[in-house]
Amino acid sequence: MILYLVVSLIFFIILLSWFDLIWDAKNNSVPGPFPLPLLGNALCLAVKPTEFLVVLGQLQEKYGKAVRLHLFSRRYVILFHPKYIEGVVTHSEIITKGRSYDFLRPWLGDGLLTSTGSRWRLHRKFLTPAFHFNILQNFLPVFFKNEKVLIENLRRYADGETDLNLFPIIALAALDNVTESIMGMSFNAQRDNESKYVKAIGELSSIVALRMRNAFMAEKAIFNLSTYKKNQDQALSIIHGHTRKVIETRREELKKANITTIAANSDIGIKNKYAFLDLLLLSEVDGNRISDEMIREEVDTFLFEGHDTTTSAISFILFCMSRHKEVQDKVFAEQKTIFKDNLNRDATYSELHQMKYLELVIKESLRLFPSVPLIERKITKDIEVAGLKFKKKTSVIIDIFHMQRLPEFYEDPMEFRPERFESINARNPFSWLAFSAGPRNCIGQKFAMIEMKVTLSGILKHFELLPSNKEPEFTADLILRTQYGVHIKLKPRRIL
Ligand code: HEM
Repeated sequence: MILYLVVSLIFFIILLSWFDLIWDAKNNSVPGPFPLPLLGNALCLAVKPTEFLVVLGQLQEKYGKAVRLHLFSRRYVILFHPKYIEGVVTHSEIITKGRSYDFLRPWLGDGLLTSTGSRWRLHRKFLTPAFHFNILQNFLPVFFKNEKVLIENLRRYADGETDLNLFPIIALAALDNVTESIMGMSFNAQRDNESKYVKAIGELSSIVALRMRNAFMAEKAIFNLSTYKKNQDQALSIIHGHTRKVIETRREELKKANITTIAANSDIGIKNKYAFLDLLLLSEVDGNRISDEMIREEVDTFLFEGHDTTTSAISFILFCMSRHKEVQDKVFAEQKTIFKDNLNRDATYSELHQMKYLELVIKESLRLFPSVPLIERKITKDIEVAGLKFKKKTSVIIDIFHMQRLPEFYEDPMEFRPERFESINARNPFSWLAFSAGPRNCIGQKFAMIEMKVTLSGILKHFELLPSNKEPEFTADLILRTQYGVHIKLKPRRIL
């Protein structure tokens, strides 16, 4: 009898929660699949990592440019069209990041990427000057130095035959670029990829990626019991330890040199390899110095956000050029015009700006292969945006990947055609969101553009890029990655 009552009670609770889900789905202004008891629509997304983006594309085809889903009892809305996305990314009250960013918190704490509210506003304001072009110019020698090491590393594979997976090689160069410009010190990842620090960064990135894709590992209780948690703790202690040491050492140096304010450090911005760090160490927020732990969170944030994104971008740009010889030839012709007789020298800052066709290639590649394919925001109060009603606690996913392939904005969207960016007038500005837009857009986009131009120009001047037969299979976490890498072949150019 008791067993019968317990089973009936459980059945009744499941039924009630199911009616709740159905009611929620029916009363939502956004269409979507019918929810199952307990699971909601979780089964829709329980697919192999390489099928995840494909499923999102199918949902868009079936339900339209805004789709509602329930993952268990959590409510999600996925947006595919600029008419909705513009309203969300530019809304001053939709600035809180969604649940997927929580997996970064053990590493990045409340850094600029993950924080919200007043902490985010204050830090965004005082970090913005760190990306002024005066400061960015400091980083040029760093980018050129690392580009040369990268060329040497690539030369080993440049026989015109070998299928080369770009991702791991570019990742080390991007890591060197960002550690040296943000921390003012180099870990020489390209030469010493066995270093504990470099390995720890790789380990943490892959654990975060795993938790974003695997619904079980996403649950804290399950993750904490797994060996991944132990590995994460070890990697965190190495990375945080390094960052703290860098901060401590620089603080001591400033103290010895009796530099206590930004004004006193007349060097800031000009030939100061610690420009970013000094800004954090010497700035005051509401009359107080920023704590070392907050500085640590920002340094780790810029390091994370500044290396995986550019790795993905540079790898796909090279991949696109390897498959479009006519585009590659045009980029190379532009390089020859800029460098005249001496292709061996480094570009000046103004010459990097003259690389206009390369810029179109970068934009077109980021359209088809955006480094950040999906963005997530959490709705913190009931709100109406662009005719859609979002209830509090809804997670809004902005699908940049599919939005940038809409035929409505891009004729023959699957074709790689950099020239389409020559005239931006015809396009809706919110139909290209590789760096996002609005208050939470990418603070590092100018930094990224310069770094990408230096690296791509260097590679193009030294090598001809040839296509590989290996097709990339996309997987997506915070970054667009592939299951088995992004492959091309290389051949040395005779001209140098
Ligand atoms: C091709 C390279 C890059 C791409 C495509 C890219 C793209 C993006 C996107 C789409 C966002 C918005 C994320 C969101 O709303 O959740 C973002 C934010 C951010 N990016 Fe980038 N990024 C790139 C390079 C960089 C670099 C080099 C840095 C730093 C050196 C950087 C630092 C950041 C930071 C700190 C944020 C958070 C900004 C905030 O919330 O206020 N990014 N990036």
